[in-house]
Amino acid sequence: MGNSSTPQQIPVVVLAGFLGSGKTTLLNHLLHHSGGSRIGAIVNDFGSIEIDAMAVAGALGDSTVSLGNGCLCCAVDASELDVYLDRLAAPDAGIDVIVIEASGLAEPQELVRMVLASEQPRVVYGGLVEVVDAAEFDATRARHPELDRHLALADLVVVNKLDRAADGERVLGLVRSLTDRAAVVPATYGRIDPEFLFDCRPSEERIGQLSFDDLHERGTDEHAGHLHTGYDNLSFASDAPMEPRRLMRFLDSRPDGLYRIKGHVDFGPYDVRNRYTVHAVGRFLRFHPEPWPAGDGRRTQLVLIGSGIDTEALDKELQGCANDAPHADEHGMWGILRYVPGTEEEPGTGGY
Ligand SMILES: Nc1nc2c(ncn2[C@@H]2O[C@H](COP(=O)(O)OP(=O)(O)OP(=O)(O)O)[C@@H](O)[C@H]2O)c(=O)[nH]1
Repeated sequence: MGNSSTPQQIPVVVLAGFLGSGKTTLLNHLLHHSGGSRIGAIVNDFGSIEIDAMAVAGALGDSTVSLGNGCLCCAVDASELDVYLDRLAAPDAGIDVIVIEASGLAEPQELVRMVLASEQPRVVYGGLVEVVDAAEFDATRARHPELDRHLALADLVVVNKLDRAADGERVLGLVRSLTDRAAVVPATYGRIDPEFLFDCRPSEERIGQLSFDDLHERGTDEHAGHLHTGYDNLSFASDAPMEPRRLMRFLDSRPDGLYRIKGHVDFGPYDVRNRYTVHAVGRFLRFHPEPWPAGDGRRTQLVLIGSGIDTEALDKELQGCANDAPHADEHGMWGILRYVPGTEEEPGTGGY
C-alpha cells in the first residue's frame, strides 16, 4: 500500500482484464523472467475446469493456488481469500510478491476491496494491473462500456497484442486518455519488464477512493451490473478423442456470442504424442501442440464462455465431435494445423 508498507510486507497485485486479453500469458512471462524474485499466484478460473490454474501451475508448483468455478469477486468472501494469502505469505514460502489473476469477467474493484480488507498482516495491496487486448479493444468497449471504469482504477495498464492491432498507437492514446495517472505499457505476448510489477504501487489517494466508494457508495445490488452476469459457461470433458475435422467444423461455425474457448484437446490416433492447447478469443483461433505430460490421463478438457449461448446444444455438438475409431486418416489434421503458429513469434501457452 504505497508509502505505508513496511519492508516485510508482501505486495498483492490484482491482475485483471477482459476475457482472453492475455493475463495468463503475462503471468507466465513474469514467472519466467522474475530474476531472483519469487512470485506466488492465486488463479481464479471462471469455469469448473481450472484451465488457467493448470497453465501456470507447471511453472510455480506449490506457490500457485487455484480458486476455481466462479468469479472471485462474488464467489468467495475476503476471509476465504485470506486462507490463500496466509499460505502464500508464510515466511517459509519465501514469496516476494503475490499476483491474483482474476477471471476475465471479474470486477477488479471487488478484488481490490477484498485485498484491502485482508486481515493477513504480512500482505499489503500492491496495485491493479489491467491487461487490454489492443486488437479487440474497440469492439469490447462497445459491448461493455463499463470497462472504462476498470481502466480508471488501474495503476498499470498493459496494452497487449499490439502485433494484432492495425492501429496500436491510436489504441495506446485512447487507453491513456481513459486512465488516471496509470503507467500505460505497450506489449506483445505480455512481455513487460517484471520491474513494472514491483513498481505498480497504488497511491494512497486512489486506495482511499476505492475503499470508500466500494464499501459505501455503490450499494448492495451492484452485483446485477457485474460483467459476468451476462455470460454463461460450459465445461466440457471427453475421454474419447476428438475427431479433428469434426472439431474444426464446430469451431468454424461457432456463434459470435461464444467469445472464449480454452483448454486442451486429445486427437487420439491423429497425434499420439501431443495434446493441443486451444484458444479462441472472438474470431481469433490458435492451437499449440505440446507433448502430453508424463502420467497425465489423456482427455479433452475445454471451457467455453459466451453471452447468449446455448450451453446444452454446444455440449451436445462437442460430444458429437468425439470419435473412438483407432485409425487416423492421412489429412485429417490439416484444418487444425492451419491454426498452429510458428514458434518464433508466438510462444506456446507455457506450462501445461
Ligand atoms: N497475437 C497475440 N496473441 C496473444 C498475445 N498475448 C496473448 N495471446 C494469445 O491470446 C490467447 C489468450 O491468452 P491468455 O493469456 O490465455 O488470456 P487470458 O486473459 O488469461 O484469458 P482468460 O483467462 O480466459 O480471460 C492465447 O492464445 C495467447 O497465446 C499477443 O500479444 N499477441
